[in-house]
Amino acid sequence: MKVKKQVIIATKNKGKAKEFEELFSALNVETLTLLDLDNAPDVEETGNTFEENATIKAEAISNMTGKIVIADDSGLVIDELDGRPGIYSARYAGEHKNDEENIDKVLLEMKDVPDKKRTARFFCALAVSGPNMDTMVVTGKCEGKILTERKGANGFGYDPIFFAIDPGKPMAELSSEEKNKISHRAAALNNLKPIINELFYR
Ligand SMILES: O=P(O)(O)OP(=O)(O)OP(=O)(O)OC[C@H]1O[C@@H](n2cnc3c(O)ncnc32)[C@H](O)[C@@H]1O
Ligand SMILES: [Mg+2]
Repeated sequence: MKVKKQVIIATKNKGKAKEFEELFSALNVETLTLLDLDNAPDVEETGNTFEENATIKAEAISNMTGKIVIADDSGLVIDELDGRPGIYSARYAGEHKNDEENIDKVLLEMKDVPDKKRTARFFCALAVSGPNMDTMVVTGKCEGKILTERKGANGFGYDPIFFAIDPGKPMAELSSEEKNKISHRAAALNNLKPIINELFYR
């Protein structure tokens, strides 16, 4: 019997977990996340960049499990807000991490900003860490604009207020298949593909 390859994703975010499951199933790899483990720690994100935070999360969980682990640190970068919410995307409206409150805060801050100044991008850093390797980081992004109100019911996080330039639609109106073609997460994972197979034979 062929054993399916498995990888641990160091996330507690259900939206990310679902996307990784979909993205990796196309590569015939099964994903486990911290939501599947009983007492996974909350790793503090003390870095100053997405890359640093992804590294911190991947190394913490890899050290704990002794396995190869991938961590995702991502967020929304808005030009008019000097890059905010950026690495603070999850806790923009407070440490309790509420997507709806985060969106409300962004909409309020962007209230009087004209269309051509509403440019933004989703950014994703993926770090891979394992027992016999140096941690490796790849990144991906997805360009867009901040909508003036919520649109669509798909996706998670800030998707309802993000208009994706490619394919020219609100992110939350894309099916998961469509989002997985153009997202920052898919772009980053694509940069990991050259080494994915190699990872399983370390
Ligand atoms: O750290 P983990 O456990 O992975 O989960 P998290 O939700 O705290 O994840 P981050 O620290 O990376 O913060 C990411 C933030 O950016 C948002 N975000 C990331 N990717 C997104 C996407 O594809 N669509 C919408 N929002 C996204 C997400 O909702 C969070 O608020
Ligand atoms: Mg986090």
